Amino acid sequence: MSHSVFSLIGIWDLTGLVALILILYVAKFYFQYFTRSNPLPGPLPLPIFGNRLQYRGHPATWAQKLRERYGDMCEIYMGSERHVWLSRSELVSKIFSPSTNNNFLVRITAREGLDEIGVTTRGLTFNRNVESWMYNRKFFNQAISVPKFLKQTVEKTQELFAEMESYWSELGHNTTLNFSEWIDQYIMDISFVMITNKRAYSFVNYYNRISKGKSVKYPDSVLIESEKFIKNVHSWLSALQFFMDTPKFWRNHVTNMKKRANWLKAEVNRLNQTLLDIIRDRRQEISRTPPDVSLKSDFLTMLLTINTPRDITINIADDHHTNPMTDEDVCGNLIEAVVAGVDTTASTFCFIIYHLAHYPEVKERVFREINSVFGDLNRPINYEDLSKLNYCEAVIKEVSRLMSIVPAIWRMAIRDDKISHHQFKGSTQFMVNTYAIHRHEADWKDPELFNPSRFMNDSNNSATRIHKNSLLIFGNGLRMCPGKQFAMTEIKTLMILLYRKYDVELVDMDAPIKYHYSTVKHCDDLYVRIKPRI
Ligand code: HEM
Repeated sequence: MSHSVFSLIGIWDLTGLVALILILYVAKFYFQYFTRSNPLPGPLPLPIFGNRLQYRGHPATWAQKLRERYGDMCEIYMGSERHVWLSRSELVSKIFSPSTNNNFLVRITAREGLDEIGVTTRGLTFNRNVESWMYNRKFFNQAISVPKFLKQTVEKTQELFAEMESYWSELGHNTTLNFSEWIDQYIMDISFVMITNKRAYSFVNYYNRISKGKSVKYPDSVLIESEKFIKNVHSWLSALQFFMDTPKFWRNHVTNMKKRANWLKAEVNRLNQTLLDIIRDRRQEISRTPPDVSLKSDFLTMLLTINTPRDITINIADDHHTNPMTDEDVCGNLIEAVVAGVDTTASTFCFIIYHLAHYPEVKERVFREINSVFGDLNRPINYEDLSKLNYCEAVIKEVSRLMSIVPAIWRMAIRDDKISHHQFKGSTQFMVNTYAIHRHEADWKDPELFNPSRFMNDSNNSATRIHKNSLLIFGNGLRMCPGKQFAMTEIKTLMILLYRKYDVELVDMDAPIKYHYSTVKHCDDLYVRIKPRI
């Protein structure tokens, strides 16, 4: 039958028919594109791919080019989905409004890939259910920023630094260290211990690997388990990226993609199971602890005791949020607390090291400020000390402004809305172009200049005041980063620990800063020598 159809139509007729269908499809695509409602400037999309092929895995460079060519508000297409990029502080005021009626409380449009790995109905970052997000957010936010937790962060940062210092000293002060790798592992350790009150032994494993035979005091079995755990956390992050970007058809039908999808899903399940086991053990520990013995104040214990008779988070719950958290709720929050804070905090710190090495006058001022607060090198650091480090804070802000660790912040319009006279349909995906906003001439004098002093200016002076929404290191509004204070506490404490005793020299002062983008900008291969200052 098919043979007779072929012979009737003829091979050339068939080719012609396919070509005609393609031409009609392309014509229809561009007709719809050129007659679309409320058009914005932007690069011409291709059918099926949209502008995806122009994106080369470097969001900040791309975003900056888009702004230069198409202005402060433009549109691109990822496949068939329209993304509106906003590159000026005054355009994002609705998005970051602190009102609970904010129309941009959802981060991302519906993606079945993210549904498949279970991140759109729990936790925070990709949770699309506003009720569930609010419930989790309330507890996450407060547990991670209560003074008790932040004070303990200062203590743990010091304790673990002392251990890391002992490994550096074993290696010798003339040894070249890949600082970005050390700091990645170290921040992972701090985060894990603060979130779960358990060690991850991440930098211990790293030291074991690079020191070739100089052993450490921990049993092998513990270190092997920890190594597996850290790898599992990294594959969870890869799963996020993969399931967000890879269409269902490819995941289900292209052999290699299918294999990868199955492997990543198994990794996601494994991490969930490991954390659920930790949660179950901690629940038992809490129930075994007599009422007159106080519980630990780590993030996990706080989440588990909310709205229970052992609640250690006084004043967190309210009349609308009266349920204790289920193991699944807690698990979703734990994963995010571990993964969202490691690359961001570690890379910020590495970029600080790089900038201070290149700006000796800024480093001198950092030394002077630290010396003035800590005459005694060995005095333990208190949480209260951190508020005295105004210049160090200005350095953190200025480095973060220029480096824009999170180069774009995703938010979605829930209902139809208007931004600057443009009407948008509900479910439009917005991208806040932090990289361009951090360098916009309208808000920043000499935007390309590294000048921490711009943050030391009098905030009452309108000429030097930092404009609203022009600095979005941690985002803004109700969905801004809940880990801001935790991250700032870690970074400031680490700055003091390092610079009050050491000077950090770059091995190659001519090498440009190296980084790649995963979910955020990640600093790579920062080779340094750490020399005692006195
Ligand atoms: C220097 C370090 C950090 C930077 C630069 C950073 C930056 C950001 C930014 C820009 C956002 C998006 C905010 C918005 O949409 O307005 C965000 C969200 C988030 N961050 Fe961070 N972050 C850092 C550290 C941390 C830490 C330490 C944690 C947790 C322990 C954390 C947990 C989260 C979570 C859970 C979200 C999603 C919040 C939501 O959707 O409600 N971050 N962060």
